[in-house]
Formats: sequence, structure tokens, C-alpha cells
Amino acid sequence: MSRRKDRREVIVETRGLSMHFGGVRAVDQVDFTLYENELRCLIGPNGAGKSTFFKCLTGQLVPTAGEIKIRGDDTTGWEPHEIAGLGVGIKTQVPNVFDGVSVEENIWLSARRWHGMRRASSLTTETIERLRLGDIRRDIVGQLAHGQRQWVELGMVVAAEPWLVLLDEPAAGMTHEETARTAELIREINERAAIIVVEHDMQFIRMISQQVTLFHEGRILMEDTMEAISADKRAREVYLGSQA
Ligand SMILES: Nc1ncnc2c1ncn2[C@@H]1O[C@H](COP(=O)(O)OP(=O)(O)OP(=O)(O)O)[C@@H](O)[C@H]1O
Repeated sequence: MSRRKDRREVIVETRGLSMHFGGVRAVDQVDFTLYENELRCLIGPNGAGKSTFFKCLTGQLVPTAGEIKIRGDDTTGWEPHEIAGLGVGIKTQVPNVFDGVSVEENIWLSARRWHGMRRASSLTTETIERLRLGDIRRDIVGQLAHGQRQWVELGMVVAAEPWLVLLDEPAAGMTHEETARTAELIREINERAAIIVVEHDMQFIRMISQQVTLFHEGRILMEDTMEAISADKRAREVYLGSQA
């Protein structure tokens, strides 16, 4: 890791972040920094602490110790809706769409949460265009395929105009084509927002990754490009052995 002073704006910073469940140190003393414009993937073996770390950032869990700052605000212990209110888009593993209404209405409802009628309408049109959801705009979300529903949810995140987006396994359960399309959408979203993605799918990570943070036993084992992590003996031992 470089010791040079980085002049980019810090978007997310954790210091000594810990989340213990009884004797289990799910996240243990993690110092993490995400800078503006970054698209950061969090990877690691099962039980490494990625999801727990992510849930601390989103407010789904209150950490046992340590501090979280989002663009300078100390958000440690904040509720998810308070964090969203800063301009943070959150997509958890639990689907958060309205199944009974159309794609367009879902996106409009999300935009309307933060904006007036007129701006919500223009944002809906813009988001549908940006994420190329035009063909399904009038379809009822509950009747869509799994991948399409995930894209609608990404649209709902984007429609709120976030400057930080936190995504938990956005490509889970997708076909290869759907995964490739999701990678494209995430790169598009990254043009306007910094992103943290927790993901298992190596193929997907290789499609989108820039800097990658490798978790192991609640700590950050390594932070580098996917190429460097793939070439590292220890990283291969703990995680990549069977996948790289
Ligand atoms: N609510 C909980 N109560 C008790 N232990 C938990 C809880 N949530 C997570 N853990 C434990 O914390 C550790 C880290 O789990 P976590 O789900 O964060 O890992 P992960 O890297 O996201 O794994 P996966 O890739 O399987 O999702 C594991 O040992 C897990 O069993």
C-alpha cells in the first residue's frame, strides 16, 4: 500500500471497526478507506466478515467498537434511513422492490422519496434511459425474471442520485449474460458515484474490479488489484486457490 499522502476526497473511512457476536470476531479492528470515484470490491472466503462489515456501513448492524465516517459525518450507529439520507444508495441481499407495480412506477417512487413531482419524473425517464430499462418499463416487477428485478432495484438506487452506492452481491443467482450486463450497469453507476460491492462471483469481480479488499478472519488481509491478489501466495491459499 502506498504511503504517499492521497489528495483525493475520502468517502468512507473506518477506524478500528469491530463487530463481535459473543466470542466470534466477525469484524476485528478494521481500518478501511474508500476515495471518491472508486469502485471497490470486497472479497474473501465464507465467514471472512464481508457481510458484517457491509452491514455496519449501511446501519443494519451497530458495531461493537470503532468508528465509521461517511464523507466526514460520523455515522457509527446510525439507522439505515439516516445513512440513505446523506445521499447513500443501499442495495442489500433482501429484495427491496414493489412487486405489484411497474418498473417505471418503482423507479418513480424511489425518485419521489427525495424529490418533488417534476424532478422525480425527469429522473425516472433519465434512469430508465441510463440503465436501458426502456423495453420493460411498463412491465409489472413481480413478473420479471430474477436478473431484471435486480436491475430495477439498481434503477431505484440510481434514481435517488446517490454519491455513494453500497451493493451486497448484486450478481447473485444471475446467468452469465445477466452478470455481464450487471457489470456494465455498475460501471455506468460508477461514473457518478463511488461504489462498494460485496461479491462472490470471481468472473463478475474481474469484469468490474479496480482496487479489491480481501477479508480474512474479520480483518483485511490484502488490498490491491485483482491481478496482484491473484499472484499473491497467501491470498491464493486463503481464498483464490480453487477459484482463480
Ligand atoms: N448475527 C450473527 N450472529 C452470530 N454470528 C454471526 C452473525 N452474523 C455473522 N456471524 C458470524 O460472523 C462471521 C463473519 O460472517 P459474515 O457473514 O460477515 O462473513 P462473510 O465474509 O460475509 O461470509 P459469506 O461470504 O459466507 O457471506 C462468521 O463466523 C459468521 O458465522
